Amino acid sequence: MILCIAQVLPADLLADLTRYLADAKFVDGNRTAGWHARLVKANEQLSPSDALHADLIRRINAAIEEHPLFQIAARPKAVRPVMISRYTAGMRYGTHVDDAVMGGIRTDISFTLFLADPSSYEGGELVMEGTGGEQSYKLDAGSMILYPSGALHRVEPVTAGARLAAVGWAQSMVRDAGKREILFDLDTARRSLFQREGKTAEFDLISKSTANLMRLWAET
Ligand SMILES: O=C(O)CCC(=O)C(=O)O
Ligand SMILES: [Fe+2]
Repeated sequence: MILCIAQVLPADLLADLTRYLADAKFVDGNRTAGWHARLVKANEQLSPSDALHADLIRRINAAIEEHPLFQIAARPKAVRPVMISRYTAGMRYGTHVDDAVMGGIRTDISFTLFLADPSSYEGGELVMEGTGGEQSYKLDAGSMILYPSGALHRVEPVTAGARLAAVGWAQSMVRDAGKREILFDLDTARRSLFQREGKTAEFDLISKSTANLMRLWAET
């Protein structure tokens, strides 16, 4: 399942981040790529430098992890601290699959949180390469896409301006993507039923099934 979530970052955090990134130090992103991704990765990454950087990363991770849609779509067990990347003219990240294990966690879900206004740069779409064709994404600043870490994907070349993004990975309590989607659908349905009709007997039954499927499937 691919899911786009609008406005994950609060406006004050996006403003602090934009100010910080305007004159922050970026380094060659090739350093953190696996051996085959290194052949196609041409971008820059924010170099961890000061306490302010650590605080911004902590605030971004908190905003992502507290988001209710992230919670029900990812069912996170562990989330890596995000990496901030920048692509200026000529940079891109060609077709690759993400490493299966990073920093001691299994990567089930990858995510990109877009940080630059889409009208401020040309190109830089994130393209998901499925067996049924390609789908490309260029989201508003502060919005995020979640996608399965096992899927081939690429970032199209940037031809003008600068694409800024925070990228990260999560291990889910529910390893199987199909099972996560069943839980997501049931949880979404029960919340909408609750909005419309309150705590009905049907709501209680769907809640019971959702919780009991979690008991069957969750690795904690
Ligand atoms: O910046 C993006 O949208 C994705 C980056 C990416 O694919 C990666 O870091 O593995
Ligand atoms: Fe990737």
